[in-house]
Amino acid sequence: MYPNLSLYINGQFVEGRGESSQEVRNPSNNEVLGTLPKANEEDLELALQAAERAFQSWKLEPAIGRSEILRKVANLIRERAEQTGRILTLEQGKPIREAFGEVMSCAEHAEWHAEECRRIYGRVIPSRNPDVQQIALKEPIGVCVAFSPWNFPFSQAFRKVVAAIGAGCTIILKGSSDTPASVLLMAQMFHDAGLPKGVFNVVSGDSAMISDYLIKSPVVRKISFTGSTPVGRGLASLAGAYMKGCTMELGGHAPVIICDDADIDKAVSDLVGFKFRNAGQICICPTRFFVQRTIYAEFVARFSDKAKEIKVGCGSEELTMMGPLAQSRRVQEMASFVDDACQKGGTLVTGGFAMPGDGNFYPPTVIKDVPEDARFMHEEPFGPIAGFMAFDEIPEVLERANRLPFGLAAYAYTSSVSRAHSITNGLEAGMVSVNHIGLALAETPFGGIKESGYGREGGSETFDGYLVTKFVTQMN
Ligand SMILES: NC(=O)C1=CN([C@@H]2O[C@H](COP(=O)(O)OP(=O)(O)OC[C@H]3O[C@@H](n4cnc5c(N)ncnc54)[C@H](OP(=O)(O)O)[C@@H]3O)[C@@H](O)[C@H]2O)C=CC1
Ligand SMILES: O=C(O)CCCCC(=O)O
Repeated sequence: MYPNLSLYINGQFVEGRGESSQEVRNPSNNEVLGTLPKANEEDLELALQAAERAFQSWKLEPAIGRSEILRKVANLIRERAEQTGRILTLEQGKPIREAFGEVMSCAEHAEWHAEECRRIYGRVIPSRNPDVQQIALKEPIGVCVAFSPWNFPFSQAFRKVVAAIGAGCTIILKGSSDTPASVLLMAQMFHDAGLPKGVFNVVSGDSAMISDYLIKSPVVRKISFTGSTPVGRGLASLAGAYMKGCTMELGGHAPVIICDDADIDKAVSDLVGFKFRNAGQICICPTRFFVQRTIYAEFVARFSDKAKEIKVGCGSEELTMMGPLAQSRRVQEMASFVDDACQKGGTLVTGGFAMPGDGNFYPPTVIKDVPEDARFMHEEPFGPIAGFMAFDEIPEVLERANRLPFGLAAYAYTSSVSRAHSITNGLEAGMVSVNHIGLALAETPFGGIKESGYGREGGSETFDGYLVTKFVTQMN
């Protein structure tokens, strides 16, 4: 059922002119699923020309027309969600239920953008002279280039595509080489919804070569990237050198503050579910768990007991609760985080070993009393490891939570309104969720501060990075 892999340029699914290709593997057993063509410079040039040509007409398409296409895509997503989810699971590994949920969430993103794009308003600015009219217009920025990751291969790419297309821009997307089918299935949906050729293009291959070529092209006006902070820093520097706008959704290392007055049952249930979703490969994944000392031992025990109940296995099997890691290199990374934390004084409570077999399986892992100098406490683990530390007072824990250069998501559990207030005010993060997990909805802004990046996807901010303001002053 895994589809043939191709590029999508100027409304056509094509093999590309590049001579090389790479294998795509199923992370549950490391068997080859397909062969991905690698675009060469000629392919990229064709994509650039297609996107530039298409921009000349798409920028004139009325909002109602853009909105209709996005609504049709929402319908196609719902119709095809099961098949799309199954393919996503094959290439990424996550349980089928999660893959289905990821795809279905994009129908909401399509509808949100379909609605919001009809509200891209300019404004009339009162002038100093009755014969002068002053208007600030919002116009699409131009040809955009997006690089999306493998952890949410459908939804992360989708957010960029709908923001660009809804704003009246055209886009060239490069999905991850590990999970290329998801973005091609998405391209097929836009194609079938009647999106004019060249508005949305997909290329694949060597990330460094493709990003370098596209960002330097004078045709491109805007870059959007989701991935690690080191890669994002490089792309943002290049974009800066060529004066291109950027949205950067980069790494996180989310702190969770659990106070002694929290509803512990709810906190354990929410946090175990969210920590091990997508095997922890989520930039907003709760990672550093700070628990108030009086409930620390009880909380760690209850969290670990629940984590042990998670059934790890192939994502395509119905009973699986957590799938494999997306690549074998992630398994080695997990082992290295755990060894380092334990050598420096942390205590392994559960998990902490690579599971036998051909897949990239690593179990839910809990380490307690993780010392501040452990690598885990500085680098984004991006996997199924939860690290626990005790704290005493709110000001102290806020300082510890804010210590890292990341500032993406943060979480807190408390039944005290005044503590919740101090915590939400004190946390340095782009998103804070208190007493539940409530991030990444179509209608809410998603994004970070500090080295976690800049720009927002979703919410009423979603088009900001894809529009420019043109000021017009006209005397009668
Ligand atoms: N949502 C997020 O915030 C994500 C964060 N990460 C972070 O990255 C770490 C390592 O993951 P790993 O995959 O090994 O990391 P990489 O940084 O090598 O790759 C992450 C993603 O970025 C793409 N990429 C890499 N280099 C470039 C480039 N020069 N230009 C454009 N795109 C590029 C990759 O595409 P390709 O696979 O085709 O090379 C991939 O989709 C994780 O531990 C995590 O911290 C990773 C994925 C998502
Ligand atoms: O890790 C990321 O890149 C984004 C996380 C989005 C989570 C979600 O869609 O629920």
